[in-house]
Amino acid sequence: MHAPRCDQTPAWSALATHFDVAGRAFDLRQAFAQEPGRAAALSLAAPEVHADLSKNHWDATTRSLLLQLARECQLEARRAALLAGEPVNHTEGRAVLHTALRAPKGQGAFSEEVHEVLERMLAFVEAVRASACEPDGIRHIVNIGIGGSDLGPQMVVPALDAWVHPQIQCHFVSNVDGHDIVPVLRRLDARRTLFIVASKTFTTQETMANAEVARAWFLQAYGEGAEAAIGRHFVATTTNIEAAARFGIHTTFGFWDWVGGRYSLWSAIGLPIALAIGAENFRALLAGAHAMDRHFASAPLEANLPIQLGLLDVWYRNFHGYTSRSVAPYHQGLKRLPAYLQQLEMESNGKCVDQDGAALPYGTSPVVWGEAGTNGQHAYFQMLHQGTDVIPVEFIAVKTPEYGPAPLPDAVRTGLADQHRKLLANCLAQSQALMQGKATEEALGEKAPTASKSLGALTIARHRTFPGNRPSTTLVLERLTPASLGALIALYEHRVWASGALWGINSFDQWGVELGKALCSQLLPRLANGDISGLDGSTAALLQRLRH
Ligand SMILES: O=P(O)(O)OC[C@H]1O[C@H](O)[C@H](O)[C@@H](O)[C@@H]1O
Repeated sequence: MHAPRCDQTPAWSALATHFDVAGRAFDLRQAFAQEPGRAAALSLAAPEVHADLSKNHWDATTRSLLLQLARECQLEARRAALLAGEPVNHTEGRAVLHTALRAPKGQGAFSEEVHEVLERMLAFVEAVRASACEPDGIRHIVNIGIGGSDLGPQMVVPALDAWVHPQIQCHFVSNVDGHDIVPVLRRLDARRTLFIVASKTFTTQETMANAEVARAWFLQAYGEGAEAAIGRHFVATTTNIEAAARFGIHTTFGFWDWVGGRYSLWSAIGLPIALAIGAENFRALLAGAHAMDRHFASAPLEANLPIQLGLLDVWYRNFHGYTSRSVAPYHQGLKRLPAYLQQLEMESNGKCVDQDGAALPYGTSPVVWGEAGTNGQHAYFQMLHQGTDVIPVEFIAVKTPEYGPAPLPDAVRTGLADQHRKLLANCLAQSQALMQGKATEEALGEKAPTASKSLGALTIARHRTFPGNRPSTTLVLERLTPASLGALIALYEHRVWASGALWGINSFDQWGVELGKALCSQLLPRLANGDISGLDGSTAALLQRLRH
């Protein structure tokens, strides 16, 4: 489908004018003073996720022009094409159907294949989990994979810690650096370990290298009968079942080329998640994502949370010129969410040509970064509050904590309840502080710290001034459960699609990672033989310095 490119629509020009007239000078404090109903009007409910979009730099005109932009870019027809399985990943000639992975049986594309693998995988999961309490059962799961074959499970397993089997420990090995796998191997008991070699292509250098090392370690650590035991202790999740078989792995859970790596945690790539939280909870994760899919597919544009977030992303990136967005989950379990979102968003939308390959005259993916909330506060929030760049922040708050089934003493429970209130107060305070700021006059009225008095009151007050008017979004979950996490992740997936579709790029390929891989293959033998012929001066000198 060839829709008009965003910058060639009337809405784009109208947004540019609107930005000059009102957008640039927009002030959140004034907006709240003038619109008593602003918070309610700019709050959106989607399955499992409540979103407060009111602390953002937009007014009614911005929102109506953004909706016009969505219509002129034919977003609804393109959403239909995506969900219908048209080959929207046109540079690879592939459909993009991760939504089919979480559709109930009998619904969605490829339902038979999807549910055949899912059921086989979940039966395997339950057998492994049942063995965990037996003397020789599996207790350690080692997922060997990278990128989309790592970041999803690595993010979800700690997020759902309260649901994780008490006897099962999950480890994640991704980096080709041996410093990743060695500390994991050191803590394993070969007889109680299941290795999952996770790779869509089963050719990825890092994963294959780690899998070889894991096998070599296993053969030695297991002792007698190791060769025969490999089949029980190594499984693969891949679209390349033949390559896995050549590696010697015969228990394989497959998926398909219409599942992008960074969209694959719902497929067999989710095996470590399912092993950790069990079949029923894995199904709940899928169901939560499916509920968000339905919202995405059917809610009108103005009430469609992923689409509204995508529109806001375009407004910020292309009109305000904000180049990054910080994610601040106020839940320690979500500490890997920023890393997961980096791949999801930056690998999807970090593109500089349109569908036809023409260079884009406007910016695309922002830099996405962040840390678990309060930890970030004590590190880089200084820059968010007083730095020279405006960086929209996305706060994620979870109303009710979930510490798992193990009973806790009363005194601990009381302490934890108090901690949770502190956590939420911090979250609210940060978005409030970003918006409110502090005027120099206000700072002048405060008692300055004694040690600084020699500098003069005004100087100190200027250092203690906060510009304010800094935008943020707050997403609220009632609880962080398999279902709500599924919905949250699907929300992000669809939001990335929405901004990518508005920008007119292919969000589903990743050619940008290929050049480095090719050059690495050429440099690899040179590191051994020292040949620097034809290399640029810097690479040649560094190679010589790094060679043994
Ligand atoms: O799953 P694999 O085929 O091993 O790929 C792992 C990762 O590596 C690639 O280079 C891509 O950048 C990622 O999108 C992918 O998820």
